Amino acid sequence: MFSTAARALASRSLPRAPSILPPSRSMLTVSRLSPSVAELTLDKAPANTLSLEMALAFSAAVSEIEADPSVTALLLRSSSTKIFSAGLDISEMSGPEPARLADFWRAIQGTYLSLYSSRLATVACIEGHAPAGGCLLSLMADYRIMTGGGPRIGLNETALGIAAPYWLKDMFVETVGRRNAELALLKGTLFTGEEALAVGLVDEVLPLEEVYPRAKEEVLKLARIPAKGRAETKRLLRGAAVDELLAGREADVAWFTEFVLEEGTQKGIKAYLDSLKKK
Ligand SMILES: CCCCCCCC/C=C/C=C/CC(=O)SCCNC(=O)CCNC(=O)[C@H](O)C(C)(C)COP(=O)(O)OP(=O)(O)OC[C@H]1O[C@@H](n2cnc3c(N)ncnc32)[C@H](O)[C@@H]1OP(=O)(O)O
Repeated sequence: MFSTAARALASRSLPRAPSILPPSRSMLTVSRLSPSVAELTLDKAPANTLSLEMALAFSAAVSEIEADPSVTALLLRSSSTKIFSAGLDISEMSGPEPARLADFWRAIQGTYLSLYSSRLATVACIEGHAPAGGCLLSLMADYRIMTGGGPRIGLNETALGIAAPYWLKDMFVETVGRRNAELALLKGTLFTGEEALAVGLVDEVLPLEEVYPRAKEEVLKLARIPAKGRAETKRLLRGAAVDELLAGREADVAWFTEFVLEEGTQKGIKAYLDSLKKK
């Protein structure tokens, strides 16, 4: 677990405006795989996109799971075997109301701060597609297991005419290495499971029917690693990145909102959203 001060700062910066709906749990389910292992299932049809409400619900669920000292590990999965998460809800960025857009980005930052800095051992069970923000969710976990063959994973922001924020880019670079990250980010590459394994973006690739059983096996194994040593090791590995975002959180919100509100970006976002709907 990261410093109390850092956590307090993180939660104080989350949206509190009365216009924001309270986190809805209908988009997520939390269950237990064992007394010490929780399972968090994304359950927002059709594509588990990260809207403002979904992002708030996600962080709240992670915080609630963490607050139970008997829980030492978390499995993250989707209720759909076709889509893990299609990433940010693009409609949040199309013709947005500026205050909501800023709250949306704070909530997206909050998903990162909650899971990447979690004291829990975390495994992502990626049975379906995980583009952009879907890849972000999985990168925040400690271990990733993905289906081979069909589904794609990666950061395709460049192909959409936008850029991944620095904290997401940094997590990607840390995971796949500088050169692999440059090649993938500049092209907006979406990898198959096998390609993702080759660059180190995921840790295992299996046929669909074996992904969830194996993810359960792994998370139950990780849950047995002494919790204190693991939490401190994670803090040593990730603390600087988390602290950097905490210190520059509002500057990052300003960067995001300015870029998204630009006329050219708006045209691109609208065209992309229309193309998704026409598919
Ligand atoms: C100087 C530079 C500054 C830069 C600052 C800008 C910073 C911006 C940073 C942002 C980072 C952004 C990261 C993101 O996450 S952006 C979102 C990227 N996501 C995608 O590109 C994925 C889009 N979706 C798909 O490719 C497919 O849906 C797929 C996941 C492959 C699944 O395909 P399929 O099974 O065929 O399902 P459908 O395409 O039919 O989708 C079902 C319905 O869901 C809607 N949908 C899908 N994805 C999204 C989305 N991301 N947002 C909103 N809605 C989405 C889709 O339209 C379908 O809806 P409907 O049933 O009504 O037709």
